[in-house]
Amino acid sequence: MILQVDIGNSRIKWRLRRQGRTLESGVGNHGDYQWLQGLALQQVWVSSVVALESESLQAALAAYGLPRARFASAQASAGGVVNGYQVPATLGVDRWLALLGARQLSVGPAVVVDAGTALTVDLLGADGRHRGGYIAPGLTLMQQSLALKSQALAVNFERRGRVAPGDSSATAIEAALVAMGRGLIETGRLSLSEYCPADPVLLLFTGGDGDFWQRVLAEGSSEPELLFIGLERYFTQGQG
Ligand SMILES: Nc1ncnc2c1ncn2[C@@H]1O[C@H](COP(=O)(O)OP(=O)(O)O)[C@@H](O)[C@H]1O
Ligand SMILES: CC(C)(COP(=O)(O)O)[C@@H](O)C(=O)NCCC(=O)O
Ligand SMILES: [K+]
Repeated sequence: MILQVDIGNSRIKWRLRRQGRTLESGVGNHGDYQWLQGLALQQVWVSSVVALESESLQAALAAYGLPRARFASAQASAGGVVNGYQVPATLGVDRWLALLGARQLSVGPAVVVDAGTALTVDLLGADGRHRGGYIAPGLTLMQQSLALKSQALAVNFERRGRVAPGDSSATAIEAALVAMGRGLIETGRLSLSEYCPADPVLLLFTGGDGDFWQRVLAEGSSEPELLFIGLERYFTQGQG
């Protein structure tokens, strides 16, 4: 059995795989590894963007007598994808794996939206070249930043995805955040289409708010497992 783990800045996602099938999956908090207890594992494959949490996972695996984790990292090129960063290793591994996953799903141009703690938008050309990307605060982080400096703005909103001008603090904030996120994703699509004007661009959404942004854009596809598809590719192509 292979354990695949995605350590993000907010949460830890995992799934257990055997012969290309998912047997179990879960979501947990940083520092909580009780769910490891009793698992029978051959390998542990990890994407982590939180160095301290990588160490905690490694320690928990050792404590439960489980195999050591192997950590993916961003490569200059692999799986038909060429990393567009000046220093490829500095691209977040989660973004790299999502790009590998996207290439598995489609060979056309794609905009990969990973809506987690941060909202990242990465451009992938039909030739497999990563044409760079964008990093913005995610939905929750944007909301928190307003609440941090103004008590009047510490209001929850419903996340209905509306952009019509608000008639209350909650709807005004939601409309603005939706407009900003939508604008960023559309800017990404526009930049990418300059490389391939004739091809339709596929929007792929993943991360905790992936469904939300897919509904806002009302096109493309929500792929909650995109990072794991890339992680599996990473460790089965002999580059791990
Ligand atoms: N049950 C949940 N707990 C926490 N965040 C959630 C939950 N459901 C949706 N979200 C949204 O998902 C975002 C985190 O997405 P996630 O992909 O888990 O982040 P990361 O990969 O950075 O850990 C949060 O900012 C929040 O808006
Ligand atoms: C941009 C990120 C913080 C996103 O993390 P997440 O929201 O998924 O927790 C992560 O991909 C990261 O730490 N990247 C390294 C810097 C970069 O990609 O340029
Ligand atoms: K992200």
